[in-house]
Amino acid sequence: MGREFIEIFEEWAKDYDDSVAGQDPQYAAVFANYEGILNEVVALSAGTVLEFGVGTGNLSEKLIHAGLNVIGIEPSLAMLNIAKEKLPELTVLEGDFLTYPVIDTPVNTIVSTYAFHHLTDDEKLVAAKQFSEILEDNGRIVFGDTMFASEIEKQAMISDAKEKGFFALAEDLQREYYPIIDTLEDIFTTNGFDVQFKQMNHFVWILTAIKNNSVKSL
Ligand SMILES: C[S@@+](CC[C@H](N)C(=O)[O-])C[C@H]1O[C@@H](n2cnc3c(N)ncnc32)[C@H](O)[C@@H]1O
Repeated sequence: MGREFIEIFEEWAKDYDDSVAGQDPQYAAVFANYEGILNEVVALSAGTVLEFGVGTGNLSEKLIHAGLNVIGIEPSLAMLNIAKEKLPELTVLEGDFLTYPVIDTPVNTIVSTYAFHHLTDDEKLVAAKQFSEILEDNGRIVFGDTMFASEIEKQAMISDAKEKGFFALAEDLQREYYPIIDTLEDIFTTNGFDVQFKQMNHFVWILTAIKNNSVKSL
């Protein structure tokens, strides 16, 4: 259920904060403006926030400092342990986008950064339906992640990575389920959300999906 990449994160956890700081040249463009991306997600969040794929807790930390009530979900125990060590006050539960403990608090915002692409498009559709069910009326989803304006642009970015000798990045872009923006728009509008996108760097956009309760049939 979208957990096929967890081994990568078990390995990456100890160096992950170096990568987001731009120290891995292959991922420098992906993590360009990382702090600004997290800050934008925080600025769009309100109330009780459910965060998926907390990783080492960098977004969680900013959400907590903004005075928000955060419940984190993370499938990699190596990542989860670092987040807990950094933020003993954070509630972080073992789970993933599709399978997680029952949340018995009303949720106003669902956030995630650099993680939703671990679900296939079919799984993203299932997840969007579940998000709609757990969000309060007028609740919202705010996701920052790599996505592409078109399949042509995605293929061009993969070719560009190969030309630069960034073979790990090129492989990652082909291995995981980085979506096309129109596909994401369909997934969320189908499940009763109004959707907007904002580009934050060459790879990452922020998707904001506000629940409007008009669920359409496929
Ligand atoms: C690239 S890291 C991003 C961490 C953090 N959100 C950030 O912005 O720095 C991706 C995170 O998503 C988690 N992840 C992988 N598959 C997932 C899934 N199916 N559901 C939720 N989280 C997942 C990984 O374990 C990892 O912690």
